[in-house]
Amino acid sequence: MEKEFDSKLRIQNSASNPSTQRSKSFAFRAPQENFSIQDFELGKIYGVGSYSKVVRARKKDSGTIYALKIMDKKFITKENKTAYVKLERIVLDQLDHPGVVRLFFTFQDTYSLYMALESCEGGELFDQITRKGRLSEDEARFYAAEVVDALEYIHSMGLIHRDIKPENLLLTEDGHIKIADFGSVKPMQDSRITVLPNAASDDKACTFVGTAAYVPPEVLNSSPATFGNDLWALGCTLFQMLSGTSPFKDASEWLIFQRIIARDIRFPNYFSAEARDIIDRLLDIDPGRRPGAGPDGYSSLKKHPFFEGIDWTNLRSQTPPRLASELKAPSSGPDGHESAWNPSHVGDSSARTNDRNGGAASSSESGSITRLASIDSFDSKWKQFLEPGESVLMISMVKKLQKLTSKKVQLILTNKPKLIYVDPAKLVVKGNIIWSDNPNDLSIQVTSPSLFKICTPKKVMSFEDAKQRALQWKKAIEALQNR
Ligand SMILES: Nc1ncnc2c1ncn2[C@@H]1O[C@H](COP(=O)(O)OP(=O)(O)OP(=O)(O)O)[C@@H](O)[C@H]1O
Repeated sequence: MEKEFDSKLRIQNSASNPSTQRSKSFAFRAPQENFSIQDFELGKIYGVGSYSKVVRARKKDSGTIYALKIMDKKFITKENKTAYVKLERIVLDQLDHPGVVRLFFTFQDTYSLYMALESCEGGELFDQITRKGRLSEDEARFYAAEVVDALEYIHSMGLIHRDIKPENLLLTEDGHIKIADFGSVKPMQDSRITVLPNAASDDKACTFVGTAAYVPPEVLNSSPATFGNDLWALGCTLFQMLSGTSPFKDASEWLIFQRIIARDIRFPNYFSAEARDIIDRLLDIDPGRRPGAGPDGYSSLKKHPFFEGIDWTNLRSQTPPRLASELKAPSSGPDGHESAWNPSHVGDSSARTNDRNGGAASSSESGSITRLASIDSFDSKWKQFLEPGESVLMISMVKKLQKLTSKKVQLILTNKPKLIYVDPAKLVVKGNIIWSDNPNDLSIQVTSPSLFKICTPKKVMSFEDAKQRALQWKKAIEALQNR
């Protein structure tokens, strides 16, 4: 397996100058090391992607902390993700900007590939928006300016990120922005990035890349990718910072797309005229008219009155907004971070898993079951899983986590009571969790705002709700048990 992957992933090392563009041989800045997972002490899971897990890891000899992105080779091969993994590795290797997550080195073993990334201890901007409800205009201005600064660099390298959104804008411990997740990146024809032959991203103009709520209308119309795509997503992200939600939201992806195509934007009345204007311009239907995409480059964006007072040359030495801290789970891992992760299933390790289940976090969040029922994702297609008279109490698209892989499922709680999860593509029930009013037979453990476990005497199932409704799932199920 290792050899097979090596031949697919290894890019010839050479002594050639890395700045030589599009040369056949290539030297990585971030080297391919011979490390093993045993060289690291693993801490909490930062997050789970569609084909990876990112874990806080301390290198035992140097004490340096990294965010270790761990990818299962079998899964990547099976899902045809090799080209994406290669491209992300190659692109991150060549990017050098304080606003872009840095790749330090990579290594691999029989089962996994590892990328040692700069650790962004402040979490996702998405979490800051969620915790604060919405950001003040000063906070949003600061974060938006740092994103603009990093995007200007990324675009100047001839790259389109294609997945700008608050979940991919990470924060350092002191609160500066770093753009992450280059898994959807698209190098333009004249890119300054050396792209090796089979690492190039597919150029299927019709392929929808990115996240529904942030996708620009031209992508829905199958137009080729342009820098303007990221500027539209920046407009959506700024709207979300200021209001708490993305501008185009609805019960299903299809309805979201209808709103995007109709450019159905409703500005809250507390947005300043400057904020409204810059978002309005970034959300121009014509990608070439978005500030930052025109012939004058980024100057029209940076000079916009919304950014008045921003010191563009010294952004990184400015004091960032104060971070709102996370609800702490009661247990702590060995490094003082909760939910420490022991890699029994990673790489060549033989250690046993030591799952620490934190109890529920504080119950400050409000939300009755009836309100929860209306939260996103309700779509008529889920009705086929209901009996006459049965109604949905809570529903959301979550990731079902299994060892290193995860699968998107629609988790549905009904008033029957019934708790099922459905494969959203095949529309088949993948699991029916036997209901019990007895908490000894059915209980929910919340391990972080987005992670929770459904425990039954026979098995424990782990889920991740990207919208951080782990506690709401617990409350909804317990409220039904106590009805
Ligand atoms: N350098 C980092 N420092 C801290 N946390 C990180 C870092 N990189 C990623 N994460 C966290 O880990 C999560 C998973 O990241 P990953 O890049 O594997 O997947 P993703 O890009 O979010 O998902 P997908 O692959 O489905 O697009 C992210 O959502 C983020 O919260």
